[in-house]
Amino acid sequence: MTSILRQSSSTLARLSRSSLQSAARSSIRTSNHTLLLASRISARQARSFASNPPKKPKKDNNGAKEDVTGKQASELSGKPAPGTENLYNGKTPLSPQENGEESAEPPLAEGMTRMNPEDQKAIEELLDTVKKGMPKSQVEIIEKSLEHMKREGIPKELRELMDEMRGKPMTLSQAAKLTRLTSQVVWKQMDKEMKKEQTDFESNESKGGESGGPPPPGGSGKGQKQGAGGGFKPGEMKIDTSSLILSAFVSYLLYRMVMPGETGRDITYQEFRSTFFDKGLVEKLTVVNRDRVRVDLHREATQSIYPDSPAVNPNFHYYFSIGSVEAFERKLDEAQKELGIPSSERIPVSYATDTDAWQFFMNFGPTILFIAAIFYMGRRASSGGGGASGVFGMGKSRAKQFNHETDVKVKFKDVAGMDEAKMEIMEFVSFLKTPEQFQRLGAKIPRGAILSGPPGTGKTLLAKATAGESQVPFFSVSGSEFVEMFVGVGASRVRDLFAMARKNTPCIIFIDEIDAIGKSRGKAGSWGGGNDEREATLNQILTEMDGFNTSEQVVVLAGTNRPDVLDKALMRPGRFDRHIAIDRPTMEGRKQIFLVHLKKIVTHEDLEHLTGRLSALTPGFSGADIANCCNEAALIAARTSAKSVAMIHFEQAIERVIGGLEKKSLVLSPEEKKVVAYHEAGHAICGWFFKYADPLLKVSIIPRGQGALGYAQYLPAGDTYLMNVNQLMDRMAMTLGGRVSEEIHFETVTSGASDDFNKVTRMATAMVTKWGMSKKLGPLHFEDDENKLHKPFAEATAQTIDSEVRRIVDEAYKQCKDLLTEKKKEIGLVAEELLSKEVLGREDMIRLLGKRPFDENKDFVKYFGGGPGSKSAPPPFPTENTDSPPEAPTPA
Ligand SMILES: Nc1ncnc2c1ncn2[C@@H]1O[C@H](COP(=O)(O)OP(=O)(O)OP(=O)(O)O)[C@@H](O)[C@H]1O
Repeated sequence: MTSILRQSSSTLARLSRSSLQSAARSSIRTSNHTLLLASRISARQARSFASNPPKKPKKDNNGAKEDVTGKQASELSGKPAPGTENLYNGKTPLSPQENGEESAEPPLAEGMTRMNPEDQKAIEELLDTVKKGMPKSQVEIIEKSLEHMKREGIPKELRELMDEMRGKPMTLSQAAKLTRLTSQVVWKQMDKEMKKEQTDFESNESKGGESGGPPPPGGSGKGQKQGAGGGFKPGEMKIDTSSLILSAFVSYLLYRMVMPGETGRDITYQEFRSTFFDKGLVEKLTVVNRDRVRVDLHREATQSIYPDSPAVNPNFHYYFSIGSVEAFERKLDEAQKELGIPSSERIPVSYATDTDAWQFFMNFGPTILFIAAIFYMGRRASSGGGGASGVFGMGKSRAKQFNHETDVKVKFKDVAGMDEAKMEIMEFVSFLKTPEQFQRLGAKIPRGAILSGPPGTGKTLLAKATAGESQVPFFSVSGSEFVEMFVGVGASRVRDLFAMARKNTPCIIFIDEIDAIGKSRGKAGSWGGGNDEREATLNQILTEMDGFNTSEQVVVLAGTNRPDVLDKALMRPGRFDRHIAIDRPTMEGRKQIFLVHLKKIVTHEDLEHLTGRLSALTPGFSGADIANCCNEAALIAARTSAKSVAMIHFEQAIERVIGGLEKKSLVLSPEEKKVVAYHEAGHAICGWFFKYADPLLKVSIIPRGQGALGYAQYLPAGDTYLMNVNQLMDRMAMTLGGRVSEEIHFETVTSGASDDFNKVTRMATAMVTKWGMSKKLGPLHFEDDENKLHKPFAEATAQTIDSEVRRIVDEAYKQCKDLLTEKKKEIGLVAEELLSKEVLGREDMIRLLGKRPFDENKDFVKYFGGGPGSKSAPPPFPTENTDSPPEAPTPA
């Protein structure tokens, strides 16, 4: 082993490299850590050597004698190359036995040679450094292996090989031999340890049998023995990729550290002749691979002529290229003749085929590294879960798993205002909790349910609550996460997801936005061809759902905003058996949802009144909107350093959610402001004096959101599901109020009513084509499909539709104009007040116009007709963010 430390630096690097190769090869066969150890130890030796070169051993300190190579080196080198004095001393120690010393050590096996204390110290130092970055288990193995080497020595053959390699490039056959020898050491060591374990185990067993006592706690004698941790544990010796890469890295660093800058240099034939050949410095020439010639120089002579040349380094060679061997021989012959060298003293020429291991590594290294990197990344990506995985784990499911004990805390009580949906889904809970109850009566277990509804209505929340109630794991994934650029990835992810779910039964899978993959296959193909990837994914889901056997308690819930586009195959019984529609909450529902979210808010308002008023103000709000409002109110209150969140904060929050931020920075000219004020006053007067219009809550001329210069807010008469012709006509007339007011009060009109016209036209068109409210066209429904190029009615019908729409709008316009002409003075009052105050509330309107001459809605009176709450700033109509009244809802 001393010889390892004393070798030339390049040999050391090769040694560590070869050991690594050995470890790598063995890993494929044996998964054995100890093989890696050889690499680490040789690496450690080299590192210690490089950073702390061993002192030149005192002659005969250990009785060492020079070996042949050492002699040659010392003969040749009058003075060693600078910086290499300690590297090439060529000493090989003898074992103590050879030295004639008495040794207390056990005798070595045949063919082994012992490490001397100097070697051991160097290795221990090296190991101390390497151990710092290693897992404990590996450190243990390394220490044990070192102990083993101290005890048992290393094969003589290995040492001889190292000596042989000194100062020369390592050939492939040497690398192979080195691998074989290091492997042998490891195998022997393992074999011995295993035998020892076996013997210990047997003796333990027999002792246990004799004593007749109870077996020790923790299992068998073997287990106990292993647990005691005394032995070398072959089972632990698993080589892993990271260790391999670590070793490669260490070896590479070592190589960089100890390798001399150059081992060879290319020169031209002319340089060769003039610099070396003509001066008689050439000792030998070797034709390598028939195209290059390696020049061996007389080192001493070279040094005396060129003391600074790298050629004084015994490991250094010059090379020059040749066209053909014959031509080279001819040229050399001529050159020698020219110099008059007699044939007996001619320079010897030998021929070699060089497959230098390093050359080999240099050629194939990048490829090997690349493959190793892919392998490593592939393993990393696919680690941490079962199931199929593709390249870099692409085929793995992206589903998030929520642990029922820790993560899924949502219960049904947290989901407010959807009692019917909860009832439906409750059945899944009882199935997951007590499946026997269903199976006993021969009932088939429902596979899954589609939860459909507008965004933010609580579909995900309901699915989570189902998991929370039934206390089972919950896998949540979005449909779009299955979609990838590569065909087959989606299907693979579906397989992986279901495989994962089956391992965790009973459980719930929730696929959000299932329309991303579950779109009807026929429909998707009608424009621009089908989508193979999406279809493959969908097919895989269908197959997986079919594949459940009835006892598998995996429930699949899916959420979508577009149930109409889903493939029929998904909806058939046996797949998504249930279709649960979740609509926007009703007034009562909103109250409940407010109550849920107000739990976290600090407020001193009367909860009953607060929730009632807020829910009356928020028709059309989804659960998510309500949650957002509560949070927004708390933020507003915090911004004003309020102690608790008050009604006014909630109302401002609602206003902000609907209308967007107030744009105080947008400054209108006085003329524009006047137009806006009269426009808004027109709407306000219509809302006040038309019986079926919605009562006004607030009107403002502060610009808000996107492009709304004014803002009129109305409170609808509760949740409206049906609208009659009177209501529609009043609403249309009110919508036109802005423009009519402009016409009455100014010489010209502005572009501000564009959105109003859009709404009025759409309402009138719906009345004619969908709701059968035109006597001329009768009770017909004309499909309005934008994808169809042809209208589904005759040209004459189209003309009738146009004329009927025009008639209705004209009627609304007349109705509006009549009213506003009559109330011209009131418009002026409201507009001027608006110009001075910018915002008018309901109280201002009563003050200016008197009480509204119609009966008010019950809820309106309850929450806005007086009392403390009504004094605060009235909030906007939720579906409205411009200056015109809302559109009619589609009658059920
Ligand atoms: N019924 C409800 N009760 C209480 N909170 C609700 C309710 N509905 C919605 N929310 C609130 O809205 C948030 C969003 O809801 P969720 O994500 O379940 O909507 P979704 O219907 O799945 O929306 P999307 O269709 O956009 O996926 C919830 O986290 C919750 O705070």
